[in-house]
Order: sequence, then C-alpha cells, then structure tokens
Amino acid sequence: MKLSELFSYIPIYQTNSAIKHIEITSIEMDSQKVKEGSLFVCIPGFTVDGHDYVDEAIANGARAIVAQKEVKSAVPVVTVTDSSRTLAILADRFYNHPSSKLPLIGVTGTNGKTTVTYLLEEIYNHFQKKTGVIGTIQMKIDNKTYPVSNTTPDALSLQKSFQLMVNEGVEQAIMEVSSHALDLGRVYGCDFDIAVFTNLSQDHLDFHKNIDDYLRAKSLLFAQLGNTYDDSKQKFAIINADDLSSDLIKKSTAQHIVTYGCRSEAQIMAEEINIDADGTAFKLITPVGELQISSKLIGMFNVYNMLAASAAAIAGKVPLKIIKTALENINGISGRFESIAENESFAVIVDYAHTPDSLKNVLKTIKEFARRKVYVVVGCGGDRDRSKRPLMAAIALRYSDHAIFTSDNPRTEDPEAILQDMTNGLEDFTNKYEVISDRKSAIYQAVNYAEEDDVILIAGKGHETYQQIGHVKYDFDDRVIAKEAIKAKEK
Ligand SMILES: CC(=O)N[C@H]1[C@@H](OP(=O)(O)OP(=O)(O)OC[C@H]2O[C@@H](n3ccc(=O)[nH]c3=O)[C@H](O)[C@@H]2O)O[C@H](CO)[C@@H](O)[C@@H]1O[C@H](C)C(=O)N[C@@H](C)C(=O)N[C@H](CCC(=O)O)C(=O)O
Ligand SMILES: Nc1ncnc2c1ncn2[C@@H]1O[C@H](COP(=O)(O)OP(=O)(O)OP(=O)(O)O)[C@@H](O)[C@H]1O
Ligand SMILES: N[C@H](CCC[C@H](N)C(=O)O)C(=O)O
Ligand SMILES: [Mg+2]
Repeated sequence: MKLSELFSYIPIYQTNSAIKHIEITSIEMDSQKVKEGSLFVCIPGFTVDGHDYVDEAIANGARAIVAQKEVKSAVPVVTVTDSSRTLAILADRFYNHPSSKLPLIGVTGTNGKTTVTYLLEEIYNHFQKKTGVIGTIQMKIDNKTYPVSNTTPDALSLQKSFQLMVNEGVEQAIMEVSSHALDLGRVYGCDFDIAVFTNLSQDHLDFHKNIDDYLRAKSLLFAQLGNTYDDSKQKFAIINADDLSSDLIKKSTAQHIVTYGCRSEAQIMAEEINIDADGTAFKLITPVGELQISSKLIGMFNVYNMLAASAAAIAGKVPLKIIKTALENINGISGRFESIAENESFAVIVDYAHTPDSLKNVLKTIKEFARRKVYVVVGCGGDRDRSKRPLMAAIALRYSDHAIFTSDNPRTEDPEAILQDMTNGLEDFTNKYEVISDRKSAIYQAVNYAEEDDVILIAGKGHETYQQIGHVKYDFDDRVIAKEAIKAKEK
C-alpha cells in the first residue's frame, strides 16, 4: 500500500521528505519483526522506548518511520503527536477496516470476561454462526486456536486478527476488553456493536491510580460505542444493574442500554434461582419472553455471567430457545471452577480467581456445599497490584478451614516478599494457615491433607500452563500437578 493512501486517514502530520511514492508492505511496532518494505511505528513503552530502535528497524528493511518525537533516520520520518493512536488508525486502514465487517461484541469488567465470551461463543455457535473469540486463554476462530500474549492484544495484532477473522468467514466476533487495553488505546478503531459490562471490584491498582481511574478506563468501552444512531447497525450497552458502578457506565454511552440483574429492576432478570453443587437453575425473564434455564455452571456469579451473555445475545437478535440450549449445553470453561478429582472421595477445584472479589465468591460458593473441610491453595502474582495481597489472604482465611499460601507467578518479585505482603497482619491466625512458597509442594500438601468429603480449591492460575519466575515461563499446570498429587496419594 502507498504511504500517501495510508496517511490520507491522518489529517495532521509532518514529514521530513516526500512520502507519496513510498510503497509499504507491512506495519510493525517491533523493530525485530521489521522486514523489507515495513513501516516502523515507534511506541514509547513501559520498559523501553521504540524510538531507540529506529536503526535496527532500518537495518531490517524499514522503508519509513512514524515517530512522536525527533529521531535520526536514514529513511523518511512522519512525525505525529501520538504514535500509539496513529498506529491504531493506520492498522485499521492497512487491514481494510476489518472490525466494521464483523459484528463485534466487547466484554469488560473485573471478573467474568472470559466466561461471558465463551458463553457467547456457545450461544452463537448454536445459532449456526462461525465465531472468533479473543481473550485471556487464546484467540479462537471456529475450532482453531492461536496463542496470545495479552488478554486484549495491541492495536496492530488486533486489527490483523480481525482481518484473519474476515478472511476465515467469521460471522460473529467476541472479545475481552481489558482496562489496560482501554487505557492504552489498544482498541481505538474497533467498531463494537455490543459492549458488555460485568462488574467492578478491586484489581490492577498497580496500573490504575485508584478505583475511580480503573472504572473510568472500563467506561471507555461504552464511550467508544459511538455517538450517532443508525437503524441498520444498532449498538447496545449491556449493563449489570446490580453493580454500583453501572450509573457511570450508563452515562458514558449515548447508545441503547440493556440492563440485567437479580436484585435491582432490570430488563433481563433471573428469578427463582436455585444453586447447588451440581449446577444452577433459574427462570430467565426478558422482554421477549421467559423460560427456565438449567445449567451445569456453579455459583451465583455464573448466574450473572449467564445473564450478561443472554442480554448481549438478545440485543444481537438471537432467539431465546437458542440461548437456552446453549447455556444448558456448556459444561464449563477451562480453568474456571474446573473439577479435577472426579473419582475421589474428596473434591479438587481449579479456578482462576485472582482478585479479592472472585476469591470470595468462589470460596463462598464452595462453603455452601462443602460437607467437611475446605482447603485453599492460593498466591498472588508479582509485578501486580500489591494492595490486593492482604485482602486475598484475609478472604482465604475467612472462607476456608485451612489456607496454604504459595506462589502464583512471582515474575520479577521475590516470592517470599509477596508472601510477606499476603500474611502481614495474620499473626493471630497461624494455626489456620501455612506458607509453602513452592506451588507444587503446596498442592501436594493440600491433597495429602484431604479426607473424605473435603474440598480443595487451587486458585489463581486456572487455565495457565506456565509459572513465570523472573522473565522465564516454566511449564506448570495446576490441573496436571493436582492429578499427579492425587495419584501419588493413592499409591
Ligand atoms: C504494562 C503493559 O501493558 N505492557 C505492554 C506493553 O509493554 P511495554 O510497554 O513494556 O513495551 P516495551 O517493551 O517497553 O516496548 C515498547 C515498544 O518498543 C518496541 N521494541 C522493543 C524492543 C525491541 O527490541 N524493539 C522494539 O521495537 C516494542 O515492540 C514496543 O512497540 O506492550 C506490549 C506489546 O503490546 C505488551 O505485551 C505489554 O503487556 C505486558 C506483557 C503485560 O503484562 N501487560 C498486562 C499488564 C496487561 O496488559 N494485562 C491485560 C489483562 C489484565 C486482565 O485480564 O485483567 C491484558 O490485556 O493483557
Ligand atoms: N461475574 C463474576 N463475578 C465475580 N467473580 C467471577 C465472575 N465470573 C467469574 N468469576 C471468578 O473470577 C475468575 C475469573 O473469571 P474469568 O476468567 O471469566 O474473568 P476475567 O474477567 O476474564 O479475568 P481476567 O481479568 O483475568 O481476564 C473465575 O475463575 C471465578 O472465580
Ligand atoms: N490478566 C491478569 C491475570 C492474573 C493471573 C494471575 N495468575 C497472576 O499472574 O497474577 C493479570 O495479568 O493481572
Ligand atoms: Mg479473562
């Protein structure tokens, strides 16, 4: 594509030489990925500054550079005020506005994003639509999966993924939109049709200044739904009426609002809720009819997830019957309340709870059905919100009979220091917990303790198949380790 054509979408920029004739073959934001003919966009990052990699990009074949400050370069430089924003606009143009060709649902909120996206995948698959899903676990197009390094990819990878979905004939795209992505502009240029808000509770206060700033980031998804009305392409904000943050979310959008909930008055509601150890049943009340749902998903939080997915699907004109069949068909989501010890006298559950709110929800749910002791194995991630550590530890103690505090992904932090952050202030309860920093040993210990009718919750890593220590990701899967521990106990 000619640079002149690409830049026709950027109204104001400066160049140090003529760019009209330059033909580019790809856009890159990483100098290491630059090939002959690439346009290299310099992004100032948290670790390094892309502007320092211009020479490497040119050596690898860059034909032009986009920068937001002065750089020395042997090839033409286009200077813009914000290179991240420019990257999003250029990527959308380069890949031919792919998100406008796909009905696109974005899901945001502290907890439940992955779950809601997979419920929606199931619903749309039952509706005979080919789906594309982007989120924490992977990118998935139909049944083909692709690895991801972020829940919401950078703008360049994202637009490229949308183009792949268009080429693969995807009829419904569904994605998780993290607060980081919204704050950093990774989803600028995405033409969302439906935006879903699950809930807000504490997380990521290492990145966001405070909880208000975190909520403001989440609200951007709703602000980005657009400010005009188009009969042929209606846009919807799907909002949890029972969440205290919903007022601000509602005010952030000019688009149609669909509310869901169980306690406050809402358009989509669950009534006559019945939750037990095998599943959940409720009556789904909607403006287009009512019906009974009987799902294998466990816990009140999953009723909310099912309501969120149902509300989005109703906005997307999916018939209620299809929604019912899909919700009743889904067995569970990888690493979310996943039951491991099917043939044992005790239960082992692996769950991705890594926030105070999700840990509390999941433990309260287990406590309701547990016949005997509840053990929890949990840690907190390094290089992440420190203030959630003592809260998660206190919740683990309060809602279990015995807690084993261990490492999650320590990343570049000292694992013992993370555990100190968790246990500071718990000196009076040392008989209710122990600290085993090696995660494998912690899981083995819990399994060794377990007797008939006990439940073990292994929280925090869910579907993850690695443990990151320093900058290295080692193979590690809670589910595999738990099964090994059970086998060893049986011997
Ligand atoms: C804090 C944060 O969001 N960091 C993201 C950011 O990394 P960074 O700012 O450190 O990037 P950098 O290494 O400084 O590089 C700056 C620029 O220089 C370029 N570069 C760098 C090196 C080089 O040799 N050549 C070169 O050109 C890079 O390609 C980049 O364009 O940009 C990277 C590329 O897009 C992201 O992968 C990275 O996410 C990291 C891995 C991360 O952990 N992010 C977390 C906090 C995150 O975003 N989480 C949310 C989910 C949270 C949730 O689910 O609740 C997510 O959406 O994943
Ligand atoms: N609606 C909900 N409200 C509160 N907790 C929930 C909800 N749904 C799921 N959880 C809990 O949160 C954990 C993570 O769920 P899920 O992966 O769906 O959330 P997420 O928002 O995608 O998380 P992440 O921010 O890591 O991508 C689950 O394992 C469960 O313990
Ligand atoms: N997307 C979340 C995942 C946290 C999962 C937990 N296992 C951890 O490493 O803290 C994050 O990056 O904060
Ligand atoms: Mg997720």
